[in-house]
Amino acid sequence: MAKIVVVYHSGYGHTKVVAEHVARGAGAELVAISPEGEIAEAEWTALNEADAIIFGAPTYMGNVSWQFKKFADATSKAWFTRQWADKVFGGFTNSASPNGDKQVALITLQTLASQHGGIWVSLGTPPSNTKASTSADLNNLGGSVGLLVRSPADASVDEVHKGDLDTAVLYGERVAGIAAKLKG
Ligand SMILES: Cc1cc2nc3c(=O)[nH]c(=O)nc-3n(C[C@H](O)[C@H](O)[C@H](O)COP(=O)(O)O)c2cc1C
Repeated sequence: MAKIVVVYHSGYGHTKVVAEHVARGAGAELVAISPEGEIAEAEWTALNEADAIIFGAPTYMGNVSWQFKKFADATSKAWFTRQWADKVFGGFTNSASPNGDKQVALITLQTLASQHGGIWVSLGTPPSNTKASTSADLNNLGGSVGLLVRSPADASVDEVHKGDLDTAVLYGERVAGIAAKLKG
């Protein structure tokens, strides 16, 4: 079985709920980036040993939170030795607006994976984009590069959209399935 780690930042808990759903689908260990943008030494070891890493961050001001970016910069230590090359990567972001510039944050995550020489996994779930579609439907935000999630500005952490959370579980399963295939 592939070893998978979901490493994420969440300022107010909404992205944490998403991370938990992705991790459930992937059978992954969860690593939370602290409010200071740090993770523990043992968590760096878990990332170094992982077959697949899934990045998660809220979209703040049109990109990943500064805590996630601090973590991303700290991964340069692994970059110098190509320690994460050929690992499988995925990513997700969550924000208040249907668009909200989530795609910019997602591309930041994809670029980070690419800097490391990783193999990026797309979302793989077709969009629900008919007149009848609602936030309870799979991939109702129409992402393709990775997982997009919407938490309206007045939503509690228990109100993250069902369709997005169901999509999160499927995305975790997809990353795990691909990582397992590549591991052989
Ligand atoms: C500093 C800050 C900047 C934000 N910028 C955006 C943004 O650019 N686009 C958007 O749609 N939502 C934005 N939001 C809303 C958050 O993305 C949204 O509340 C999200 O659910 C927060 O996730 P968290 O609870 O894991 O921190 C912003 C929130 C904060 C606190």
